[in-house]
Amino acid sequence: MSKMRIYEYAKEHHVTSKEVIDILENIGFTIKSHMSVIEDNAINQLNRKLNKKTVSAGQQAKAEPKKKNTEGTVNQTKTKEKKVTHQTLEKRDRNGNAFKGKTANNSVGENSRNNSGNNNVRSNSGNNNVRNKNGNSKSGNWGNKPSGSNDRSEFGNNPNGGRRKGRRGNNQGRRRGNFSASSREKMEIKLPEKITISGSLTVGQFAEKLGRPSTDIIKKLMVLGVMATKNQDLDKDTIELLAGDYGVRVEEEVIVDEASFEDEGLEIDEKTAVLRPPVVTIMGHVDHGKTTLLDSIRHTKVTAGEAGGITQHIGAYQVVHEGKKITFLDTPGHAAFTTMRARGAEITDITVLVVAADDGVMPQTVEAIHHARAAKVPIIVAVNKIDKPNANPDHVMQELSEQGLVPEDWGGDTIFVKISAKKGIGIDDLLEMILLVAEVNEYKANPEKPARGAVIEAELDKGKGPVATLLVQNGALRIGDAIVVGNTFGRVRAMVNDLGRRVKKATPSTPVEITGLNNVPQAGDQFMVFEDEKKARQIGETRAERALITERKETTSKVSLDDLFEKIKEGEMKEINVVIKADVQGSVEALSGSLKKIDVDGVKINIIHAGVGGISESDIILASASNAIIIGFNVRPDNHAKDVADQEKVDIRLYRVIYDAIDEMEAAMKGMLDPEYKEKVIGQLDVRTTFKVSRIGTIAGCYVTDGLISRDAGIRLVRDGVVIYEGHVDTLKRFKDDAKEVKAGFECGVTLENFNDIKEGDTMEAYVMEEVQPK
Ligand SMILES: Nc1nc2c(ncn2[C@@H]2O[C@H](COP(=O)(O)OP(=O)(O)OP(=O)(O)O)[C@@H](O)[C@H]2O)c(=O)[nH]1
Repeated sequence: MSKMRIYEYAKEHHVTSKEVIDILENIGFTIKSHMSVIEDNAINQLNRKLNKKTVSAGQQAKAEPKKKNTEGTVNQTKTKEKKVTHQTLEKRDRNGNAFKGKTANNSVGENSRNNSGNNNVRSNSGNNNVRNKNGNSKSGNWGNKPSGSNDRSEFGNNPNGGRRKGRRGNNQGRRRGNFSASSREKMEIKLPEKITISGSLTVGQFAEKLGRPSTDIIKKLMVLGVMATKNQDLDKDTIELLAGDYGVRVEEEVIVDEASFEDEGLEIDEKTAVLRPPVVTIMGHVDHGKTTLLDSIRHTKVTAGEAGGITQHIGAYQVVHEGKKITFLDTPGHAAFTTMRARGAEITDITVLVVAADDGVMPQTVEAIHHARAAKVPIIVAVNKIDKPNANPDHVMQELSEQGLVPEDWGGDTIFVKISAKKGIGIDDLLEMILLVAEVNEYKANPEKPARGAVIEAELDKGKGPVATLLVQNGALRIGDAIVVGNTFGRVRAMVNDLGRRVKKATPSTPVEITGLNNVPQAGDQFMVFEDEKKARQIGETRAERALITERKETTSKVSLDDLFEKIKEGEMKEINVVIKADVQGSVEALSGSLKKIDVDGVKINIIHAGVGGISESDIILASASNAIIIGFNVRPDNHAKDVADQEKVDIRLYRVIYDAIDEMEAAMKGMLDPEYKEKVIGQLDVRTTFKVSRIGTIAGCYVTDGLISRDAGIRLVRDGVVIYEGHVDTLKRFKDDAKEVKAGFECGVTLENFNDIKEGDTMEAYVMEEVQPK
């Protein structure tokens, strides 16, 4: 009996795994993935089918569009047609009440005398608003307000009330009689076939579009019981009603805000889409071999294939394996990956998770899994360093299974490849698996479109000016293209690929370094090509202005515990994303478990990452990308993480008692958080030495690195990111004298209340509790 995996069979028979899966599923087999093992029976049936069926039939099945077709466009406007018939207008009396044919005059007479606010309107009436000059929309129905109303802009109601109304009512019959005759007359003068509007128009503007005097429109409105002036606003429905009477179509102009091109998505058009190379990011724990793997792939593939080609570092590179390209982001690590995501760029298709076989799953391995999962990117595991004598790949598989990454051999659906990045073992297998995942997921793009994509890296080069490495995600980028990149703009002056060669065109998934921008964009910024430089400049400038305004306005765009309840109330939040960091695994579990149990109406806590250790930059960036709150239990953010949290406006909540964390979270979710006092860190100190004095205890010889320390300050003693003590200053001295406070740049001696276990290398955080001013 022979056995083989689907992808092996596919390779042998020169068809794609997907085609094989399709055939087998059609026959009635249940197939899990391209890694599934097939046996004689399936193989025989496949052989038969493939002999009968041509490969192209298989491809046809593959070509079935999966996604909805969407027409990509860079046009400024799209039009939506809506026609209002003449009938609509004739079926209305001045009160907006529906009537028919001959009864019209009677109805008008009736209603003009008895303008009683009859709301018996059949259709559309709720929409027939007319706006006053200020754009305020008034009552829904024409003339439906009681006659006593003094609202001037209300159709049919004026300050003179019933008297004038009566008169107008009487005229109405006459006018209506004339109306159709004059209307017919007017029809003979050439009217436009259609007019386009965006929002409302004044009577004057509307008349101009129709090529009619404003008085005609005013008269028409009067016939309908509406006293309007030339400058009065007509809303869309009213315009349609009136235009319909002239037999003119109304098209609504939808203004697409080109300056927010990110909002439009990438718009892949299935009709013209072609497969593009997958974009791969390598992640894993420190020293597990990410850089070695990236180098190994580059050297075996790039330099070997491109004789003499010198790879240069542009932040990404492409390799060719079995005739197919793969793009690797050359910036290993989660921070790079998540920074991109935090800035809205989703460029990674596949994550390769490197785990050293001699070390196993480590905290950053778990973190990487969470990052990839949060971005919904498939993971391929590369078990590295298998050349080492103490390598234990099975142990890695076991540990990763516990994290939900179960190898296919064990019945799961995660691909594991055993490699040695250093010795170049298993690299081809890894590339093959990447191509397989790509094949199954069919990553596509439309190379004929103007380019869209994201910035991988950018810097200011002394000679060349701003230089940016861009990854083309859709369309093709060409020399000379007018481009907006983040809040910068320009024309693509020169374009260099990862081999340092000048290129004229970059197709989807290709990384290129470009020059020609007016400023340096940021990694993760998105770019788009526009029709000309003038347009690009205008859009780039608008974006830069908007960015400045938002930056100024933005105080807390991210979720914070303080405004959590408001967001829940406004329906913005149903799930609260939380990152938990704690000193020991037990606390992580206890906190996760308790937080999950908090039961507040319809709101759920979603723990996107939980781990042991201090709060790092990577945690902050993950929280920022996922709009999460960070909860730290007995841990602190390091200085850099603090800065990033400030920049990214991520709310970090630190606790020493689990119940406090749970209570505060629950209170925030219920809107009962008491924000009266907030901690303010006032200074940082390094413990440089310690003295043990029998009477006094341990005196810490400290250096104030930031801010100041005061005698009445609260103190947190931190060792390796973990809070060891929290309490108060007992004594604070400068040399031999007591000091009230000691500022940054000075040394001091500190003792802590009831605590002596101070060690050289510890840090102290001084804080005070400040009253929060109610907003
Ligand atoms: N024996 C052996 N050593 C390896 C292998 N891959 C990487 N190493 C070694 O492991 C060490 C760390 O490798 P790096 O590639 O720098 O690891 P990294 O994950 O990029 O590390 P960071 O950049 O610090 O996160 C280096 O000394 C490599 O030579 C391997 O397959 N076998």
